[in-house]
Amino acid sequence: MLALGKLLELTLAGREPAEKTQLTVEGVRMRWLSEGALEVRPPEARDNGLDLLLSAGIHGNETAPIELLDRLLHDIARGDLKPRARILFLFGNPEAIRKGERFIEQDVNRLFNGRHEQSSGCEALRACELERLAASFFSLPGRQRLHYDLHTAIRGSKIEQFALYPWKEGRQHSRRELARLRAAGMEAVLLQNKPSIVFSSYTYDKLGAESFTLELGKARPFGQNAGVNVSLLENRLKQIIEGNEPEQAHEGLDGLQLFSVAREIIKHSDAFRLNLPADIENFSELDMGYVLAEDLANTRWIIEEQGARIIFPNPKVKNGLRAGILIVPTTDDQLA
Ligand SMILES: O=C(O)CCC(=O)N[C@@H](CCC(=O)O)C(=O)O
Ligand SMILES: [Zn+2]
Repeated sequence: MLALGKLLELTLAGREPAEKTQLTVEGVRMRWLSEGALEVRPPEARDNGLDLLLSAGIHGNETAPIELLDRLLHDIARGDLKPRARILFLFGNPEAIRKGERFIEQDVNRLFNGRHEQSSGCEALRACELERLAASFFSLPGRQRLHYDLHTAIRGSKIEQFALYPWKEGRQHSRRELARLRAAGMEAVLLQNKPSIVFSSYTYDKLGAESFTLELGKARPFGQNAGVNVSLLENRLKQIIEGNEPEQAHEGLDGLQLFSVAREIIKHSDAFRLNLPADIENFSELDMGYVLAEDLANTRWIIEEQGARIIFPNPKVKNGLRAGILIVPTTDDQLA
């Protein structure tokens, strides 16, 4: 296998490769761009015009998605997977991956869309670099742009695999992309309805990609991901990479559950209290009238929405950040 196929090994060791560019026997060019960043380019005659950004390890302890990208890269470097798409592989937070931590000083996935400019430290620098790498990758005109930012969650979930679809004023969510996600094993999609500071929102809003955060199961250390079944996603990614994806009907979305954001729960102070058991699962339903959270100055978050559920509850986030998302079921009426 070509040495550049071992991007994960290089990243874990904090090493730069001696050779920055390598060609497979099929003429696929692999180019190391920076720590945890590698571009794959098919020969011109085979290029089908898709630019695919695959990122993982934005949170360093979410290893199943990192292992998935590692397998795809190995397959490409061995010549077993023959790309027709141009691909950018990114391991988001190398220092946190080496330490097996969600982040070192601050969450990289709260530093996009300009937020890194108001901050400092290794994660702010990395968010800036990731924006630059993504912007440069998605700068070629006339090509399709697709970004999957792969994650696993802190807690268990009543719906194991789901996507978050960013929002931009005047842009409609795509039914075709949702059908593609369904075929990739996603059981639900959260349709966002306001701007955000996560990586997928940056590539959606600023770079015109179809972009998604994908949640694939529960976060575990390297080598302990047998419980995270990514086989449907892995198959679909291989088909997207090789340009032989079966065209799927996208009228009914095949049971894909759709949700929208009712409210984001923001932690404003150290007095913030979240009234949920520590082991509550994502997508747990909350009864009307339930006092979900309390904060300074008698602020109370009371459930007023029929069918409300909670995802990503986390009272330990820094003040000013999202400590959970209240979601409600929605329909497919607004899809393009
Ligand atoms: O389990 C959790 O609480 C967080 C899992 C995770 O890292 N999720 C992403 C979602 C990004 C998005 O909103 O699109 C995150 O919180 O950064
Ligand atoms: Zn994550």
